[in-house]
Amino acid sequence: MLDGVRRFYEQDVEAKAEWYTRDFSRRVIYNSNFDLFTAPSANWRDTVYCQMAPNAPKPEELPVVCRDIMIEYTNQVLKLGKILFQLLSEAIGLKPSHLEEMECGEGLTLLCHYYPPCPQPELTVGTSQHADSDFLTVLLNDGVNGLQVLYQNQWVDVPFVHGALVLVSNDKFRSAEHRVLVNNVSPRISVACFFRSDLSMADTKLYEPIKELLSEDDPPKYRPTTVTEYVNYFNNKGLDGTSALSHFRI
Ligand SMILES: O=C(O)CCC(=O)C(=O)O
Ligand SMILES: [Fe+2]
Repeated sequence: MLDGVRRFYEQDVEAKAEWYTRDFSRRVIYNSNFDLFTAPSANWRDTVYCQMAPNAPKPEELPVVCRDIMIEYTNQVLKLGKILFQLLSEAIGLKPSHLEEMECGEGLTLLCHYYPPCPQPELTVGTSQHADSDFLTVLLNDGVNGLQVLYQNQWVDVPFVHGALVLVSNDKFRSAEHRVLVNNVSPRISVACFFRSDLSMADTKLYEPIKELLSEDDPPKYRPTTVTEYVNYFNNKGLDGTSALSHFRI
């Protein structure tokens, strides 16, 4: 998968230009900084976004240099997601199928990142501080350092990180605040697989703290919301270092 992403980014500018857009209704979106006009500063990163499930794209809708591997990789990550959602359900005392039945594992977006070497890495970051806007993230990277998580108010280097199920678990799962630094030696490639619904489909399903996890001592901490409302709020705010989740707190 990493080779496929590398093949995409190492094409000529003209070949990549075909995919460049800021129209977020397109199937494949290639651009730099989704939040260019809202975030306080730009990041040193390009990204290709593609919603791969539940409605699989037609192969010809995908860039030819990474088409086959995007389809194969998606199938494998969806299988892994099934197991992870079962384990996570059990981990908070729910029946194994609970999170899957809430359709947390049906939608999958691939975010294929490319961080070019930066001549002055101390003046920028590859990805600003944030927690992901999805249920769970499966993250793959090429081993070039840069990813950090915020742990007890200190930035700690990590090779990989998993995402979030905070709202529906009423804080039983906490998502990691993280960011990515850049370097002046080599590019860095990563692929974040976001489990979340397809925003282009009518999305009226409400997500709220799971009833079985609540009690008089543990009332809901978040108001109900849809995935679309949540992600629109997150995207319009951009990566400004503040929490999107706190907007939904009761
Ligand atoms: O590039 C990485 O390792 C992380 C990217 C990331 O945080 C994201 O896509 O949300
Ligand atoms: Fe992230």
